[in-house]
Amino acid sequence: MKVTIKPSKLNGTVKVVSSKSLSHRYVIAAGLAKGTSVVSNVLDSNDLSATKKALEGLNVTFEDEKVISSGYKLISDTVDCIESGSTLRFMIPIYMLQKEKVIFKGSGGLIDRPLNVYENIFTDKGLGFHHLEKDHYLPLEIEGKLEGGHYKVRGDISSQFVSGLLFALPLAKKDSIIEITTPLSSKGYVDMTLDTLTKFGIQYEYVDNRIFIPGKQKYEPRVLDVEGDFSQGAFWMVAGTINQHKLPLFLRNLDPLSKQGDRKIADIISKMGGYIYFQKDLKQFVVYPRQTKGGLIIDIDPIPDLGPILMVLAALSEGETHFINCHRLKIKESDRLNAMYEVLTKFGVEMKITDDEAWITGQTSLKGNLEFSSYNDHRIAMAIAIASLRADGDVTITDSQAVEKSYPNFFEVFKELGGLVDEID
Ligand SMILES: O=C(O)C1=C[C@@H](OP(=O)(O)O)[C@@H](O)[C@H](O)C1
Ligand SMILES: C=C(OP(=O)(O)O)C(=O)O
Repeated sequence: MKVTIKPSKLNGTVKVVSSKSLSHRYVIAAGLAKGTSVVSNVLDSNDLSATKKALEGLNVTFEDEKVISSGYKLISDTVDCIESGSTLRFMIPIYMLQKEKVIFKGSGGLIDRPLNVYENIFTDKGLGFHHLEKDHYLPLEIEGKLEGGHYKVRGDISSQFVSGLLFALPLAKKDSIIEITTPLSSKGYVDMTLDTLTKFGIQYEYVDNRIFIPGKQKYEPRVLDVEGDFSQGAFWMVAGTINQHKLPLFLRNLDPLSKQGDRKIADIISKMGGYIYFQKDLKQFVVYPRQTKGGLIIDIDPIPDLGPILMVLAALSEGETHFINCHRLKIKESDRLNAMYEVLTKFGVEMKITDDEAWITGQTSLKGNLEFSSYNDHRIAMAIAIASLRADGDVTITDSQAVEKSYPNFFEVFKELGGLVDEID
């Protein structure tokens, strides 16, 4: 699919889509709890379909909002994670709670996203972990049973390795320690996992860089609701800020006290001179258009998913904005640092990058009448769409269906707000 966006101004109210990260976590924990849980407002997207299918392979069934498990049992020996890093890295240790061989598959960029952290710790424990194609991480064959014990885990490649172990180890026979051997990147996501475990009755103790997890625990079925997604709300917050409409955007379904690390977006916009606040009585964020200022150093390490859209904001903020720890952006669905460099320089923006940093000098408008690739990356597609609000002409995005990974109706919402979008199949 391809979309062409004509110069548009957005106005109105968005009910922000459900959190991808919490949807993954709640259905996984519910799937590991014997009995019936009820999880409402689970995100309906490609990534969540992959996680649900992976759970079905362990004898979990889904009926509307019900997640039903009659006990952990392997019924499928293949798991297709499509392009979802969370599904892959969360489900590997969970499938390793039994001893049979299982093949993990994936597509797009996922086949090359790192799995070396698991490879090191599982081969150390004598478990099977074999890449079936020489130059790619996937397909992957795993074999052997995770028994608990002491796991030394690097935390600087992806927090998803820590989260995956955290889901599985409470069900292992023996007690475990996860020792995080480097500073933990994307820490907010591990906090979300720990919070989910607590909600489902799992015990652990987190002291310094070690998480102690008693074995032989049981997940308890629960009734829960998935809140809105700050990583996705961020696109609308930046849209509301850079928009040339006189009126604000109103964003509903976001909890300002959420555990999501990406709720930081509202503070960053404020620090850059934006005007955004939470209106308690109406439970909504209100975002007014403002000329924002650069001059900030933004550390991407804890908030990698905000990278692309913050770069768009920097491109339209006065002065220079400096981004650090950008290597984290290179191992997502695309190399997001390079992709944003190509996108913004094509829009006419002055941008410099190294392997780990970026400097963006803002300007008042962007070039138009341009065609961009989505890089098959949902966050790049959405960032280009929001940038188009300040382009001097039409903006076309090819492979725009990439948004189906996390926000299938993104362009419909864009249109409902007054965006002029033509879609071509
Ligand atoms: O645990 C999660 O839900 C996620 C963790 C982050 O990945 P990393 O830990 O690899 O940065 C984030 O980028 C991803 O979109 C979702
Ligand atoms: C990187 C992302 O997700 P995942 O790692 O689950 O593929 C993302 O949503 O931007």
